[in-house]
Amino acid sequence: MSSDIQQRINALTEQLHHLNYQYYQRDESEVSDQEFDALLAELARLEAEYPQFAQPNSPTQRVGGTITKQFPSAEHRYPMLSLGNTYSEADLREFDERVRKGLEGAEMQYVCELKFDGVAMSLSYENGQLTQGVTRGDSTRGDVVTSNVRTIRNLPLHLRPAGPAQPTEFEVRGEIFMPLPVFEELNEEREANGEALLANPRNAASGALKLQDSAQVAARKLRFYAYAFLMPGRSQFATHSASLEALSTWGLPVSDTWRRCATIEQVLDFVHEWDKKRFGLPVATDGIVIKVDDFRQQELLGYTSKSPRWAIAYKYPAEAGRTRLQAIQYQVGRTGAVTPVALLEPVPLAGTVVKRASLHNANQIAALDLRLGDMVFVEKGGEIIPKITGVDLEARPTGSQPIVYPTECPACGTPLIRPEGEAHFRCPNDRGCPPQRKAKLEHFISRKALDIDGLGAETVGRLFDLDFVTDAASLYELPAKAAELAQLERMGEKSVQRLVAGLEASKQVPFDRVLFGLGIRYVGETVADKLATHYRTVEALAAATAPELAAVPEVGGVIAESAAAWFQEPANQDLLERLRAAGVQLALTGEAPQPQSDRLAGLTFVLSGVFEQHSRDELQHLIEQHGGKITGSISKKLSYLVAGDKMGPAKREKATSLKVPIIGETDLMAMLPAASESLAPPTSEASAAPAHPAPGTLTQGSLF
Ligand SMILES: NC(=O)c1ccc[n+]([C@@H]2O[C@H](COP(=O)([O-])OP(=O)(O)OC[C@H]3O[C@@H](n4cnc5c(N)ncnc54)[C@H](O)[C@@H]3O)[C@@H](O)[C@H]2O)c1
Ligand SMILES: [Zn+2]
Repeated sequence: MSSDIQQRINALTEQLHHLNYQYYQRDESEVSDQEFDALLAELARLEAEYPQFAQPNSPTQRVGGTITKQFPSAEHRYPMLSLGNTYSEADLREFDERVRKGLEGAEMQYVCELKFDGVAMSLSYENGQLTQGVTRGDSTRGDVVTSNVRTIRNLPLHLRPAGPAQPTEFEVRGEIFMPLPVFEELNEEREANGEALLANPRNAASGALKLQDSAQVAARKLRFYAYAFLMPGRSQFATHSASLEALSTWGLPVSDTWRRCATIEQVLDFVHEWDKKRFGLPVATDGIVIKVDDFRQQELLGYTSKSPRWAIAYKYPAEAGRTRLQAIQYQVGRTGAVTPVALLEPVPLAGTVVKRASLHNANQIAALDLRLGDMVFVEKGGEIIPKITGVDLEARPTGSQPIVYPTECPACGTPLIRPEGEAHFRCPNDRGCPPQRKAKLEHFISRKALDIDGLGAETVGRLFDLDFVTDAASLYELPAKAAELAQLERMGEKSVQRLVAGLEASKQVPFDRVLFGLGIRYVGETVADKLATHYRTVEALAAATAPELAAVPEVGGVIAESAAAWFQEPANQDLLERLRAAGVQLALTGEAPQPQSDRLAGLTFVLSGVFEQHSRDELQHLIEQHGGKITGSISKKLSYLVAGDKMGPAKREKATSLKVPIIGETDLMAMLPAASESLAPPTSEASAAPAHPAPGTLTQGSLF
């Protein structure tokens, strides 16, 4: 008996450590939050009953996150704890009783706030200036991500000197999140690029904050809501609510959804009120946070090792429904990935009517043992796309057969393949498969690519179906068919004129957007921009080998392989020729930056680790400005490995064994002509950069 319990405790401990690691380090949720919390609650119960088996580092005793190796870390002045949580109203009443007992019946108030589902952030302000942003980390130390935080548009870098006096130094805590429309757009883009979708906005925000290049972080359009104020010594405010009001006056974004509540009944009213209303907010929420308002009363109640005793989170359970699976549709995307989509009898769920659910891939269909006509359970929680969580076996129609995943492309009949390590089946017929070709055209004309005025996704699809266009280059033959086009229903002369003008104008669209529009797998907007800036012409780009491409910042090995393979294809070379003949931009115009010297001519460099005085982009730029070359991998021919902080040991070993000299940032700078040390690379916008970066601030990329 007792050894069974010990085993269960050990198994739970191990599983929870693993889930924590996936969640905090890799931004992946293998189970729903509700399942996670149930496991954690079970472990806490067992440990309370059998303390002799509890492990000292148990997930019940510690805040889940850790610091990463990618950023400098800093100690929190006040530990950043977690929140006790519950899914039940009965627990909220118990919390209220505990609080009132702890305060010996003294008069008290609560503040109810929405629980925003993002990443907790501690911000330091000194003399009204933002000086530092640190993640929660392991609750005592977190990652310093100040330059990433500075990209958050609704976060003031300087406070307004209005309202109550500001202490010289104070800390603001709040949640960094990705607004829902941004999240949806990002996922659409990922889908179009054939990349894995992000499960929820929390993971997306957390992942964005861990990026090394602030310019990329800025593109993720993160936002911030403040929910706590801390200052050294006794707070200048008597209550939490007074501090929230002050933060607002100083210009910090505080969501105006919070409310003071005098009784637990009022708290429950708030909980019920927001149960559905929260789906109308542009930010993901997963519950309500209830806090004792008075700071002295908070102090009296104190803390456990993991969370304050004066606050609790009520989490809304994921909304679940039961409905019938009517059919499965297999969609073929731009890159040939086949995605099964469940078509459901419409069912109301979490504020919307759900008719479709994602099924991810063949594995999931098999794991669920889905059959057509099954009654299935659908859930819509933190995940935006509803998912099927199980089958009601009791209600299974007799004689139903397991779903057989197609072995051939539903659109073109080509046998599907499943590349090793990938979850999706793909149709390899990328040039013949109609939905793939159509999606490529849609991508080419889309807003971020050629943005052709007078031509939308629907029209281009129709023109494709009617054989007016076959690929991107054929669009430019449309003016010659103007008369025929004008005969089409819903077209007319005016629309044709506009389309012709739009095509003409698209010939001025710069090369980087054309490159993005080509729809090379993994070459998204940012990568296209980096490649175009680096190589300037399509010839130079097409001539680059995969390892050379991989050395361009932001371009990893997978992207490089994919791009190099694309340019090798004769059919793609032909497409480029036809685009060129049509007059589309296949090179950047304007002056290329002139080299400053040839001091490093003939030398090759690998940059690795984090550098102190310059970002990696800046160092790369300097090397190239002086005639040197950057490559991606360490070989015998490499001239220098430039090592920064936290370079992996494998790189060091390899360089040593191949006798490649390892130098530091200062050695590299010493190799350059003296004046260049003050050279400002074009990427760092001197005007937007903080005048006095705080110590520990990363100097990376551009800030805007
Ligand atoms: N699915 C998984 O595999 C998995 C794994 C680990 C953790 N989790 C989830 O994460 C939770 C644990 O994470 P946690 O410790 O960050 O706790 P939490 O996210 O449940 O609550 C604490 C956090 O709430 C946030 N918050 C949002 N609005 C707030 C407000 N108005 N006031 C105060 N805080 C506010 C803060 O970021 C704070 O750090 C678990 O309960 C579980 O649901 C899931
Ligand atoms: Zn196909």
